[in-house]
Amino acid sequence: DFPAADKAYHNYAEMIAELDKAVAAHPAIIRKTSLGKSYEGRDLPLIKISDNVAVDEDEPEVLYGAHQHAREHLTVEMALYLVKLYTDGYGKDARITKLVDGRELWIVPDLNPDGGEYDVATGSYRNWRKNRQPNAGSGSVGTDLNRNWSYRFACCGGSSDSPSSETYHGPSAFSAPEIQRLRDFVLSRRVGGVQQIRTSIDFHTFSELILWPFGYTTADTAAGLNADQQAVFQSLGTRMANSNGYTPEQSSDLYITDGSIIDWLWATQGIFAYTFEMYPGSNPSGNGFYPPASVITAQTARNKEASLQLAEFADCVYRIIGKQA
Ligand SMILES: NS(=O)(=O)N[C@@H](CCC(=O)O)C(=O)O
Ligand SMILES: [Ca+2]
Ligand SMILES: [Ca+2]
Ligand SMILES: [Zn+2]
Repeated sequence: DFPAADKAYHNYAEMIAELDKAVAAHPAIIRKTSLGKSYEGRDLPLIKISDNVAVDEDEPEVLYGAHQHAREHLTVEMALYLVKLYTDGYGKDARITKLVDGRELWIVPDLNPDGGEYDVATGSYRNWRKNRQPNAGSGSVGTDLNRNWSYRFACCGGSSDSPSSETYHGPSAFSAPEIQRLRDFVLSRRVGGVQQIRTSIDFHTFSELILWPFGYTTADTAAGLNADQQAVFQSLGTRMANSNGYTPEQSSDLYITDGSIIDWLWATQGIFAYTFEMYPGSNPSGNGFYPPASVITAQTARNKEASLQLAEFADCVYRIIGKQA
């Protein structure tokens, strides 16, 4: 479990219990199902929040993801914050109510439960990043889930071929069961060949950044990402950054990544997908991946406005540059 000082962070069982509490309290607007199982067999919970939640309605869909990287525990807290924001606010806050009535909000609070549990299993942090899947022919365990997506997989030096590396992309695209499960869910949201999910945030830590595609190339535009689309990404990214004080930039301005989730969500599904790197902004005296539990409340609420904006623009993201799709 987490070190005693950090007990306010939710371990896997506590996270599941928190989700069950929200479902029990607001059954009309929130439903918990499952993406399937992690490598070690843990359930990967999937949350849907909407009016008439059991019905697939013709409403723009939004995906919030968290915890691809094990040591980035603050992202699980961010997901739990969003569950509470959208359920506790329903019927009380007009803006929240409008979104829950007019959107279908999907939240994946923990894509890497095996890695997260491993990171805290001894009661002191292991600085673990990857999943816990063994690698054939190697003593090194784990795939970097955010390098295992298939778009431009291992193309451009944005990941490692070595199983011992923190950015090991895995033996092949979609080799990680956790990524297969999230891929399958996103593909299941194609209705009549049209992807229903319009916008997405994948939460990470740290550095206080808002990142948009592409990560595989430094070019601002490329095949499958034209000038208008780049302008939309930049405009919405900048607007969200103005609300939380993060720095908005293209993913590759940070460093080249290949096989990342946002490149796949955009290039194959047309989803306006962002990576949020949360608090802290830079490496403090300690380890930036393990901020004290005392910051959880402020650093999750800090992304309220940006998270709402992402959902509000999901009806037509091009509005933000004054155009239609
Ligand atoms: N959270 S993190 O691993 O430090 N940074 C992310 C950045 C992701 C991206 O550039 O889209 C990554 O390298 O996967
Ligand atoms: Ca609905
Ligand atoms: Ca729908
Ligand atoms: Zn990360």
